[in-house]
Amino acid sequence: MFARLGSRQETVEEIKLLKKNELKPRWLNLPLRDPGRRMRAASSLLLSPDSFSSPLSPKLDMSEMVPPEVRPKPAVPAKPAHVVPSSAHTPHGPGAGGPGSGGSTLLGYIGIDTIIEQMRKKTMKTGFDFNIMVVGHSGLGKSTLVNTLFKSQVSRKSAGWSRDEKIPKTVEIKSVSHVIEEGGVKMKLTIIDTPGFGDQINNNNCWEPIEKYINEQYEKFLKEEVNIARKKRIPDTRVHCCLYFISPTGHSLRQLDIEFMKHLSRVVNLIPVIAKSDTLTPDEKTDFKQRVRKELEICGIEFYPQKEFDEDTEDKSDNDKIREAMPFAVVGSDKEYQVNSKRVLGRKSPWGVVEVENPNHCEFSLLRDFLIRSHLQDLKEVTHNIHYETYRAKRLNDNGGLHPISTGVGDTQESNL
Ligand SMILES: Nc1nc2c(ncn2[C@@H]2O[C@H](COP(=O)(O)OP(=O)(O)OP(=O)(O)O)[C@@H](O)[C@H]2O)c(=O)[nH]1
Repeated sequence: MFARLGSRQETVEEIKLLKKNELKPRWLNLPLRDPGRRMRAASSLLLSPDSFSSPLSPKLDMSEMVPPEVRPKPAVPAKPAHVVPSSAHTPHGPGAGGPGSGGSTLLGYIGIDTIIEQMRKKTMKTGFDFNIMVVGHSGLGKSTLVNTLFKSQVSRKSAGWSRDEKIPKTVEIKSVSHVIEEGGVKMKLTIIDTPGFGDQINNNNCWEPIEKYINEQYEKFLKEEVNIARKKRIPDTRVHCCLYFISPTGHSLRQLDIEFMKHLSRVVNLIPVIAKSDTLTPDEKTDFKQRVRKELEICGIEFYPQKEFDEDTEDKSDNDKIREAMPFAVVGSDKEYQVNSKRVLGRKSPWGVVEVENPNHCEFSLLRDFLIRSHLQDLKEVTHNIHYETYRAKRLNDNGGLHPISTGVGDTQESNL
């Protein structure tokens, strides 16, 4: 029964058809007598409205995080609705009229287009979840970069830690959640900080705890989904994107990086970044980026945005540009400096201040725009429709139903504000 859903390729094909409107989304196939389930499935990308806390980061344009289809549009004069015949075959020819003729008929304005405004309002009210994981060698600036991304101490914020103190070393997988509100839109942001690896004498299979954590979140979601009495909105703790930090060696990727990324790219949206790029000269940076791209291709490591999920030629050409610019060479800092009478986030060097948000200095702003302003919704969709779907189908297939498996829940610590 589940063979049809089994392979990743089939899931991919289904998504393509869905995007071309040649296939109905699965939630549309759910019976109408179960409107609650339909609603939940359709809005599965929205977040649980509970556990909202203090607003942070007033600078980000969060209104851009509302999916484009639900953003407010300039008012256009309402056009009367057209009834489109369900079949092109009309026995009496166009405009024959009469009962049951099925021909096009002009009606008055019904108001179907208000669905956009209704969806916008709903998204504004409920907000959405976004979960980012950071992975990489110890001390590469993972915690610093996520703090820089959201212009706040979103990583490992604790009551006892002040801004001026050094960021403590991450020793266990730890998630920290915040609610950020901008332009009336609420986002529950969860940062999953992972311990830097590579310090141990034996680094064999060191990606396993991270892969396990990612799968645990799929398992949690699946269990909620199959419950008879389901929550109105299933809390979404699934990892929507994983930033993988590459050491700025200027040489080539380490074997450990290759193995790590190979494993992660199969279960999550992987976004490689070159860490601490202020330590490379512009030429070194360009060469290193090229080499990393080539190595990733040779090793068959697919990073996000994956070529196979491009919807159409426009999407492909936009994403090709992004893929050619990746991995973004970033610099992180939560210190501000005065540059040309402006306060800027940066890192002071003997040659001047490296400005984090200046595209001539590093690619931090490219990464931020890509993650938050252009691809946030897509990251969530690919997580739900591809990675989670692959996990779900495999899990149901393997077990002949949903019997408990050992996910090691409890090995990880979760802390919410
Ligand atoms: N030169 C340079 N230093 C950075 C950059 N980002 C962070 N650092 C410094 O690198 C050190 C480690 O930063 P963290 O953010 O704690 O690194 P981490 O990867 O989270 O470290 P672990 O918790 O050990 O995994 C700190 O002293 C930061 O100030 C950067 O872009 N360039």
